[in-house]
Amino acid sequence: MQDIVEVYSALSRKDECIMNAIFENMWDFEYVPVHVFIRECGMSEEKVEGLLRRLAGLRLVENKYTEYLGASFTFKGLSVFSLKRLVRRNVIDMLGKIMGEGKESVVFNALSERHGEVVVKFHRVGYPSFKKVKEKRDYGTLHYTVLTIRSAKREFQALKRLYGYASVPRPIAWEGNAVVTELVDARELNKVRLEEPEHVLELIIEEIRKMYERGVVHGDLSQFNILVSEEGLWIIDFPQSVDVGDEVAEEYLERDVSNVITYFERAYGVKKDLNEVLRYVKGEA
Ligand SMILES: Nc1ncnc2c1ncn2[C@@H]1O[C@H](COP(=O)(O)OP(=O)(O)OP(=O)(O)O)[C@@H](O)[C@H]1O
Ligand SMILES: [Mg+2]
Ligand SMILES: [Mg+2]
Repeated sequence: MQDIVEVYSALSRKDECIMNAIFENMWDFEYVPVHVFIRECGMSEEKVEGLLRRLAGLRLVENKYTEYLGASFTFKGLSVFSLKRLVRRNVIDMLGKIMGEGKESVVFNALSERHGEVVVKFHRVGYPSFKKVKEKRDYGTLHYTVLTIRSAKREFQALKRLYGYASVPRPIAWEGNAVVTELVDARELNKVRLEEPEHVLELIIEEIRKMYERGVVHGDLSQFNILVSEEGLWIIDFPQSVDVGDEVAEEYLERDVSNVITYFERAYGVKKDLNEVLRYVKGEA
């Protein structure tokens, strides 16, 4: 992913047409067939095949022969495509450095004339990672691309719903698998030593309550998804969040609260009763 900017600059209009056609047609085809590119980009079969080979060489698409030749995005291809769209919309002007690379995302900082310093999170759901190329999970006939875009959309929607009510980074834009938010100057909870852990735990519980009141359960809350600074705290990382009322919402909520309580007990010896906190969060106490 480090070379994403270089790859990005090397794309021609014809490459872009191919990538556009993959994006537009991936809902119907796991691998978008050559004839679609021929039609949508007005190019000969040889030309299309040449471009697909070139894009595969850049690791932007994966080509597959079944009854026909077809192409789909790699994680990198989808990310470059989403980046193009963000730049075109003037959401960001320059991609910066990688801030973090996990199994389900790659996070960059970026500069935006309009929004200042921002964070671009490229979602990666289901794509076999560089470490586990062989491991292919069964997602039916939906390509990873579709699932990954869905995950980014879910995160953006949750942030939009919560911003202004609970303490989350300001959501700025969503394109493809990329979600842009404001950059928060804070560190992950597990990386700091708190001076007033009881107080911070109260603040976190308050955020969980506000999110619940707004109809959202985080679903992956832990010391890794809470950022803290002298100024306050922020909850991040929402792709797996669910609506209150969803069949797994209560289970997710209990796990979220339990993760937080367990962390504070282990790291600081601060104790809280799980059921009491759950009642408080749900407005029953
Ligand atoms: N708005 C932000 N401001 C500052 N840092 C951020 C922001 N968003 C994300 N980060 C940093 O990037 C890291 C990864 O972001 P996030 O938790 O959203 O992705 P992730 O899906 O958890 O990645 P992983 O696969 O590691 O679980 C965060 O732990 C945090 O350090
Ligand atoms: Mg995270
Ligand atoms: Mg995560």
